[in-house]
Amino acid sequence: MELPQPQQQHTRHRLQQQRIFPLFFLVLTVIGVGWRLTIVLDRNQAYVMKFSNATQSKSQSSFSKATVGIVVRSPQEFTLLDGTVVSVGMIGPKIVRAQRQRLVQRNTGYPWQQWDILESDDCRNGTKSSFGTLGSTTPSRLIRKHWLPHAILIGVQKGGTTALYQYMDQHPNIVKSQKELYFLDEVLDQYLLQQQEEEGDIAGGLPQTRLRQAYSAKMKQAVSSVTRNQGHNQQKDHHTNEMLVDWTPNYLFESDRLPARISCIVPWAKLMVLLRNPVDRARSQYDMKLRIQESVGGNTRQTGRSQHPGRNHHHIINNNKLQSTAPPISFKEYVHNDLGALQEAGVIQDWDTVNFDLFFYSPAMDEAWRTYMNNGLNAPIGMGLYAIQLKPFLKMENDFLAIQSEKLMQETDEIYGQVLDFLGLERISLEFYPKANHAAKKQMTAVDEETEKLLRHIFEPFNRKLGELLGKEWEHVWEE
Ligand SMILES: Nc1ncnc2c1ncn2[C@@H]1O[C@H](COP(=O)(O)OS(=O)(=O)O)[C@@H](OP(=O)(O)O)[C@H]1O
Repeated sequence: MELPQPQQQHTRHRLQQQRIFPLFFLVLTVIGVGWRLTIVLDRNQAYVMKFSNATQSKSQSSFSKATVGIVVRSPQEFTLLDGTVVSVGMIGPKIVRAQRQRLVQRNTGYPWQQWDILESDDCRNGTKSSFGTLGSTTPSRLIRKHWLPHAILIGVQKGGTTALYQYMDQHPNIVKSQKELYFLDEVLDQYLLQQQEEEGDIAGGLPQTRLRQAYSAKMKQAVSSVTRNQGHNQQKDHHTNEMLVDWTPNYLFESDRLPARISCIVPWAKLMVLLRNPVDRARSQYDMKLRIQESVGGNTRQTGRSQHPGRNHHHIINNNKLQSTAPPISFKEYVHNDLGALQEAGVIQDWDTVNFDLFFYSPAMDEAWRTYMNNGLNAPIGMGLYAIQLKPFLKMENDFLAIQSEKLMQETDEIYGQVLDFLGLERISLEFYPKANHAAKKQMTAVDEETEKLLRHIFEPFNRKLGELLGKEWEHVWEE
């Protein structure tokens, strides 16, 4: 199937120039016995690469061939564009930090710490056994005393998260709390900006302790706003066997920065995600947009992610000030706008000429995704490219549970049990499992055949990756 042409034409050649051969400012190479360290400073970041003995000859030849096709952000095994695997270590971040900071600010105007609060020594060196200076020695004590979450539901928007949240809310060992805190993305962005205003340069990052305190304050608020309505103070009743969960389905979409934040602030957190057939998810998102639009009597827009310049918030807010009389766009247009942005950024290409499997694990994909994210659209397609968003979360060591939304709908009691098992809570069954946050059948947009076919075609290679990333159970998911 041929994809429609992107609105802004680009050739593959131009894409390669942009992402694979970005503009370099400086390349420094130090050669030692058995290793070679190269620091590359480009427009907005420094890539530090160390090639060890074992891979040196291979990587050197790849390096000279692929040169700047290598993008390194953190220590990892790394696949070059030609398929060579090299081991890459990020070394000496302190040395490059000052240059990087200057470059970032000069070239983009972005505040430095928005990128990498985790340059903070605490977090960079933080491990699962390092719990900062809050005075506790185990995560469970830390969580109980300081109201940090045991687990986080990271996604996906329109995946049935409200239903799961409501079922879990009825478990006696789950602390009742408000849904959708947006702490680890928007609230934290704002907090960092505010700290910067008050304290000046915080390029070195904030201590882990302060980040935890901020999260803790938000979680407490989330608990008390719910329990206040219920006439008792659950904060007092927070016992050993109770679990606190942050339910923010937007986090999955923030996959470029959320994993690092979680690793720094709540490294013990168990992560859960509900994934729904992305075609249905896109339609559901569109219907929600229409409902909000109707309820405010006009058009909705997404807020600019003002605290993170260049990127927009990806949740739709219902704000009367945002009213406009513009007629709603059709689902088809909604989808095509996003497709144009994905093509322009290079996330979606012609897979007959570009090898999808190679591209998927290459730095070019990460770079294309970052470009797309910074354009911040409604993302009906982007949010459904689960494999891209999952990759960074799955690199973490955290316990991870992926649930198929359709199964939650059809085998609710069993899936509920599996979630409880995952969290280490006693299995119970509820009398009823009502649907939540659902569109009335007659209000659901009828997706035309052509758009549905297009969406299926777009999602197919990305869905195929889920088997590789999440295991056998996800092979052939949502295939006809
Ligand atoms: N039990 C259960 N299992 C699976 N899916 C369910 C369930 N209950 C509701 N739903 C459907 O989930 C859609 C809303 O998803 P969310 O609650 O995650 O939306 S939101 O992101 O919080 O706005 C919404 O989809 P649409 O109705 O297609 O819009 C709901 O119908």
